[in-house]
Amino acid sequence: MSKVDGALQYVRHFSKFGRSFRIQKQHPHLQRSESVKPQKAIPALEIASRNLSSFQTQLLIFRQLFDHISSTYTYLLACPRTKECVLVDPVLAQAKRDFQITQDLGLSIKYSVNTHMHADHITGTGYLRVLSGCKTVISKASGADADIHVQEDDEIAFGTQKLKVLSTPGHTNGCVTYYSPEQGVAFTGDALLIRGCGRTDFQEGNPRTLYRSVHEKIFRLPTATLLFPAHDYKGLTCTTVDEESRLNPRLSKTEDQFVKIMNNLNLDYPKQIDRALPANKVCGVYDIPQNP
Ligand SMILES: N[C@@H](CCC(=O)N[C@@H](CSS)C(=O)NCC(=O)O)C(=O)O
Ligand SMILES: [Fe+2]
Repeated sequence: MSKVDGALQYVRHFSKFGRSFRIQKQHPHLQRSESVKPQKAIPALEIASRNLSSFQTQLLIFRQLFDHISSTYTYLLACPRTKECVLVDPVLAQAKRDFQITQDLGLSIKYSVNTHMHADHITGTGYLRVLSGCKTVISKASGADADIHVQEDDEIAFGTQKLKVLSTPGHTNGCVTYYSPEQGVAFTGDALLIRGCGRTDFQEGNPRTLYRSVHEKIFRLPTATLLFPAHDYKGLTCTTVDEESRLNPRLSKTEDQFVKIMNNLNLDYPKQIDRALPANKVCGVYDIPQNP
């Protein structure tokens, strides 16, 4: 069994993330489904507290996928009308799984996108490009290879939907957040984690830069904006601008306090960093399995 197939079986075994939900009433930024009676609608916050890992509306198909080895979230976003989709932060070990989901749903991958050059796992973008013919995307500031290099204010369009690029450096120089104003959701990568944030002790990390990115970009989004990170180590799935600006134990502090916290985290380096960084510099393509 190949490493990728092994990982796939592992994920199937734990696949609580594979279920599909049709929500009764969408997030306030979304259009209400025509088939839903208003009096039976579930308030958006209640939906958020139940399950946002998978939903479909008239405008968006959304799946939050998980890699247990690196605790990485990958996001599938698709336009139900045109069937175009994007994958945000795919993991090489799960690329076959992610491609299969797009096939099952009749979707065509337009872009596979990275929020930054990851240090803890090899990106699946290069392999998804081989499997699907999609274009790979990463920020220009990351210094990594990709078909498309993005920067502040660029837009990633798929079907009727788009993701706006916000430059949010500090964890790495090239970190970006992908934001959909229409859907009221943002994919923060490692800049902002749920009640945490990306470390700043390697890859040109800088706590002052990160603090300013979060406060000047992410915390200035509408307070109800749903934030989806690239990782969670405690089983949490999403948060909001309101929650994090009030409750984040690092980023709700002053900048000087934040710098002190970040300079004293004393975390072990990610286990895969030595193979992940060189691979991700070339979009993960150097480590493509020989017999996919
Ligand atoms: N134990 C994991 C690595 C955990 C880690 O360092 N996570 C990064 C995000 S991946 S670059 C991070 O920024 N963590 C912040 C924190 O406060 O934990 C492994 O060995 O892969
Ligand atoms: Fe990272």
